[in-house]
Amino acid sequence: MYSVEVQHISKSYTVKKATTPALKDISFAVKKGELFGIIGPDGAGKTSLFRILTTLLLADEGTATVEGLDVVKAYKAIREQVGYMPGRFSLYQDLTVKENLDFFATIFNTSVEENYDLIKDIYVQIEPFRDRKAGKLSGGMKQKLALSCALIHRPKVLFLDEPTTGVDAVSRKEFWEMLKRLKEQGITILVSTPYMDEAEMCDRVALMQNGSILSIDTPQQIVASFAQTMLAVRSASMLQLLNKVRASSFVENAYPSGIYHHVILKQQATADQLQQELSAAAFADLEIKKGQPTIEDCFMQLMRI
Ligand SMILES: Nc1ncnc2c1ncn2[C@@H]1O[C@H](COP(=O)(O)OP(=O)(O)OP(=O)(O)O)[C@@H](O)[C@H]1O
Repeated sequence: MYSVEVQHISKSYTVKKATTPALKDISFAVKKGELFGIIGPDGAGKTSLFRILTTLLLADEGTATVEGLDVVKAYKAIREQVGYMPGRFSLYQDLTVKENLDFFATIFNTSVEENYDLIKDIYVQIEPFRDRKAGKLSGGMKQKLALSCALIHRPKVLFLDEPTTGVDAVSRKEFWEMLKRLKEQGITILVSTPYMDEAEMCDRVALMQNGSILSIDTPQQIVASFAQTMLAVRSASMLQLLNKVRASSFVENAYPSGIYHHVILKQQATADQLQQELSAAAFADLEIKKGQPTIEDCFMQLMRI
């Protein structure tokens, strides 16, 4: 049984006669208890998809169910079963931490005490600031409060729209630890992120771009399906090196990645051929080695197809 099923969903926005397609014939399913990532850059369509699944936006075409309930016909029932943490800060800035939590509990006809066990792990970290106004919290603290509020009615499915955007690296790591613990409690989690490195924390991921899903699989399988030869190159003059490899007839694609440039060779080309070409150009401190593709490399390749 699936927790979320999406079939042929499309959505466009029309502003002053200009139409922007946000979702183009999207289909996928998320299993119960799965931690499912939707990875894609700004404008990929992640927010539109989450708003449709949380019954806040109507699709133009297609159908979707959450916990077996249709997002259009059974929107009221779905709202009781899902928790939604929107991308932009969703809390009441002028209410304190405690007041925000009480407010969200009250609108769902429950109390903080009744569900304390579920949020305890997260809430203890913000409890020392319980009387501080939400608007005066740090980014990481706001994020923890927003997650506590999204959980306060014990949802079966949690939708988190870019929860780690603008949050420091330590808080990001802590956040993913929290998500793993929530998953262990049987909650299905859909989380969107523009950060490729977060993909490996998910059971499965959908890579999205321009309203389409490019690939859906486990992060391990996505990386394993990378079929081409990838090299990592560097030298004392990185810009000239990048221009040189991009101009090479052996190279399909090249882009900066950390302290190296990642270079994807054309199907018939070999590492030796590129090595000879670069050696002839006499780059100082030239280093060429076989690269280990990451999800980001897979995404870069898929975007080109
Ligand atoms: N209310 C709207 N009116 C007009 N265009 C919109 C509206 N909402 C989204 N769009 C456009 O639809 C496309 C998908 O946007 P969406 O917000 O769903 O993507 P996203 O992946 O969440 O990106 P972001 O992180 O930038 O919000 C973008 O081109 C965006 O400009």
